[in-house]
Amino acid sequence: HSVAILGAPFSKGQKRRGVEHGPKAIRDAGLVERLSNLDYAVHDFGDLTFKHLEKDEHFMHVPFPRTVGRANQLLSGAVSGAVGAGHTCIMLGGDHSLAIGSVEGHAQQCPDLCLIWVDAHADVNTPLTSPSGNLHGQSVAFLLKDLQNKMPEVPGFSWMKPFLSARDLVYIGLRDVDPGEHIILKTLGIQYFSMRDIDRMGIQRVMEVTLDHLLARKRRPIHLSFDIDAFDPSLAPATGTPVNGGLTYREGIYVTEEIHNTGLLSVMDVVEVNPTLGATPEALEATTSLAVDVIASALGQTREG
Ligand SMILES: N[C@](CCCC[B-](O)(O)O)(CCN1CCC(O)CC1)C(=O)O
Ligand SMILES: [Mn+2]
Ligand SMILES: [Mn+2]
Ligand SMILES: [Mn+2]
Repeated sequence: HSVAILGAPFSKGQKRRGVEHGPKAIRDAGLVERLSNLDYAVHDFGDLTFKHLEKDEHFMHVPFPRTVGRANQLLSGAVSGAVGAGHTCIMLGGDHSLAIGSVEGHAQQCPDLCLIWVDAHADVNTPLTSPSGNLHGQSVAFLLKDLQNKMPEVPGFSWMKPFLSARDLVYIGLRDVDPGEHIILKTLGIQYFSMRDIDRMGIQRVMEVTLDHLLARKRRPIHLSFDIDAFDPSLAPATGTPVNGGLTYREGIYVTEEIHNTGLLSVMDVVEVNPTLGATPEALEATTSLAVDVIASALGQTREG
């Protein structure tokens, strides 16, 4: 088994500086050692180099569309290459706009992939519904075929077209969904498990229904896009859009254990770790070691030895 680590030091999908330092902070928390101890051949491809484009005017109220689009075009090629070479790929963000390129590149190799989005947020705003304009809150809208007629042509994204069906996506951890996103979730009939659903059903039942929904008809590669802000801010404080009432440590680990046990994990994104937002060194360390723990758990580290 081999794992490719891809660092994506990128922050232009949102406005807060610092999330571009996420990859280094997660590596510094011992990621490579932890994965090597799991008997993986670890190939650290290092960090991608993203060019900041000079002329990159807003599109509507969306900042840096061409820079974000170009970064994702680059990332798409890198993820496609890593998956094509037979690696399980770990993409370290960087903000969540990077999922556009990560999932697109994965789909180039695995067109039948399914997507599990673990996040406090749905990230499914279109430029027309987004309250902030920030592309890290719009990633899923760029992926969904079912939203094609609702998406304007955003400069910088002409290299790709939507490919994902709404039925091939499940959300876990939602607790801060914008009005326009709620309408999209309901209209498209997207399967989601909010924190309320987790309170009612328990994480074991949520994972049972999630994996049945995605895999019962046909087993296929899983893309896990994990936003660290899915966790309760008491566990992952160093992140840009914290929301109270998040996943416990045990819930997050259970999610990744169950995904590992399918044997189908192909690409995992871990995004939105912003080292500059940790109020203390301990807060930063808590956030980065949590990121390493969920990656290790997704790759087979068990609590039972
Ligand atoms: N939905 C938000 C947050 C996106 C977060 C992206 B991430 O990758 O971290 O999941 C806006 C959320 N909300 C808008 C109203 C405010 O009062 C609170 C934040 C948006 O800006 O689209
Ligand atoms: Mn997100
Ligand atoms: Mn989020
Ligand atoms: Mn964020």
